[in-house]
Amino acid sequence: MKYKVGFIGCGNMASAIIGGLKAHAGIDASEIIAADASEAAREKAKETLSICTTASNTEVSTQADVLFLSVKPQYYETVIAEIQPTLPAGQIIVTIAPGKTLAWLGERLGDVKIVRTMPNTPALVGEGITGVCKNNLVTEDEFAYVLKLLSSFGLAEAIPESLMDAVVSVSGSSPAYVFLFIEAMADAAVADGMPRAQAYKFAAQAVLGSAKMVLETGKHPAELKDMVCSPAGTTIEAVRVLEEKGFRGAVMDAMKACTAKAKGI
Ligand SMILES: NC(=O)C1=CN([C@@H]2O[C@H](COP(=O)(O)OP(=O)(O)OC[C@H]3O[C@@H](n4cnc5c(N)ncnc54)[C@H](O)[C@@H]3O)[C@@H](O)[C@H]2O)C=CC1
Ligand SMILES: O=C(O)[C@@H]1CCC=N1
Repeated sequence: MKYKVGFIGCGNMASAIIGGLKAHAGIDASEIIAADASEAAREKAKETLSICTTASNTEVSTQADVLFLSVKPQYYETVIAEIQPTLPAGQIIVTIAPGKTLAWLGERLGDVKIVRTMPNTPALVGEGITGVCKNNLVTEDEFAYVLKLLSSFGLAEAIPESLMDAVVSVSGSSPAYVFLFIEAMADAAVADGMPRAQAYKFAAQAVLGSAKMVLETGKHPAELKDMVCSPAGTTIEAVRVLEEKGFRGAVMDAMKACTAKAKGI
């Protein structure tokens, strides 16, 4: 096989992954090939990532040691039908779509090595987190190699396949909820008179710093929340209103809907 890593579909997620592979996994641009149906996507990938691109999915499927299926889930069926007869022996297929189980994939791909993953867009800035599971044809060494590739754009953790729909909700989709939260906080700061650009910076840095506190102190989020809430202070007033408005319930309901959708895709 001529390329270490291949991609079918070179949009947002594939570009984020390729950025990590080049920067942190010791994979050179010349060792990566991507196919995309859109000429604009191919041109963008060639210009911004300096990788080899093609309109032919089978040119990629026949030549990559590790093959990412990075099209939207609704295209999986047709893309798999197109490439399945061409797959070389020993190749590892990596999927990044929600809802496509190892059983579903195995029925269509046959007896091939499959690693099922769920990444997220913070991969673009090297701060992704990816849930990963495999079928029984992938050896432990091969799995470790794929985990190393996925660690080039953030954290990558093996999880049981039964948790993959929960991963979609808690990290695959959750950047969107966090962006809504940041946007809402910034809008409120603008309402209080802060210039908009500054408001995004303050809101985003507060989210970044809070996330770091959870990860680095090991303290329970409730304890960290209590540390901010001075008696008769400002924060507890905001917390009271958030509780009144059902903030936590809304987040949990939203995530239940997300998980349910992931199961049904
Ligand atoms: N965007 C996100 O936050 C995340 C996306 N994912 C998954 O990653 C996968 C890709 O999503 P995005 O990168 O966001 O989508 P995207 O739309 O940015 O990229 C998909 C690319 O596939 C190309 N494409 C469509 N049909 C094709 C075909 N038959 N052959 C070759 N190329 C074809 C499109 O032209 C497009 O450039 C999806 O399965 C999505 O569910 C997973 C985690 C997070
Ligand atoms: O919205 C979606 O379906 C994809 C999967 C996880 C994030 N984006």
